[in-house]
Amino acid sequence: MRPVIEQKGFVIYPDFLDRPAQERLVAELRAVLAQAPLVQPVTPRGQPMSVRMSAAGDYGWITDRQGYRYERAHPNGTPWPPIPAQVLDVWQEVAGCDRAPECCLINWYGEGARMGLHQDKDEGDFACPVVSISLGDEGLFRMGNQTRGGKTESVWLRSGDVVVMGGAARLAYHGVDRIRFGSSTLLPNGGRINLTLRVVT
Ligand SMILES: O=C(O)CCC(=O)C(=O)O
Ligand SMILES: [Fe+2]
Repeated sequence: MRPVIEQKGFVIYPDFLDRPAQERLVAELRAVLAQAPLVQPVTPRGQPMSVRMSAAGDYGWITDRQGYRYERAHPNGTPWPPIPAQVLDVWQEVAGCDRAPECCLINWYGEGARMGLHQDKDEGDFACPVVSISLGDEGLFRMGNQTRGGKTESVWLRSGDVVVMGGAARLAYHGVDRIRFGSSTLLPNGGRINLTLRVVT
C-alpha cells in the first residue's frame, strides 16, 4: 500500500499513477481535447482565468459572463466526450462513494497560470468527494478551511499524485498558487494538467 498523507482532511496519494499509466492517460486526454478543445474561461466579472479548461462526462463546469455553472455541452455546442475508463478506475479506487462521477474537469496550467482559493460548491450534492489527478509539472496546492481565512497548508503536487477532498475537506477552500514550469518531462511542451472528478447532480 502506498503511503497516504492526510492534511486538513485532504487525503493525498503520492505517485498513485506510475509513469506508464500517466503516459496512457495523457494519450486519452489528447483524444478528449481533440473533441472538446481547451478554452480560456472568463469569470462572471469578465476576468480571463489563467488556466485553460475543458471537460469530459455528462456535465462540464464552465464560467463566462453568465456565471459559474455546469453545462451538458462544450461552449462550441458539442456534447462533452465520455470520461476515460482509466480515470473512472481511479475514482473507483479512492472515492469510497457508490455514485459515478458526472464531470471530469480538465484544467491546463501553462507558465504563470494559477487558481485562486475557492470552494467547489456548484454541485447539487456534496456527499461524494472531489477527486483530483495531477499530471505534468509540479503545482503548489494550498489547502484552507471551510470558511475563508485561517491557517492554510501547502503541498507540491507532482505528476501521478491523487488528492481526495471528502468529508470536512469537501467544501474546504483550496487553490494552486503556482506551478514549476518545466519540472516534469511528461508533457513535451511543459505545463500541468489537473483533472477533477465530481458528482454534479
Ligand atoms: O489544479 C488543481 O490541483 C485544483 C483544481 C481545482 O481546484 C478545481 O478545478 O476546482
Ligand atoms: Fe477546486
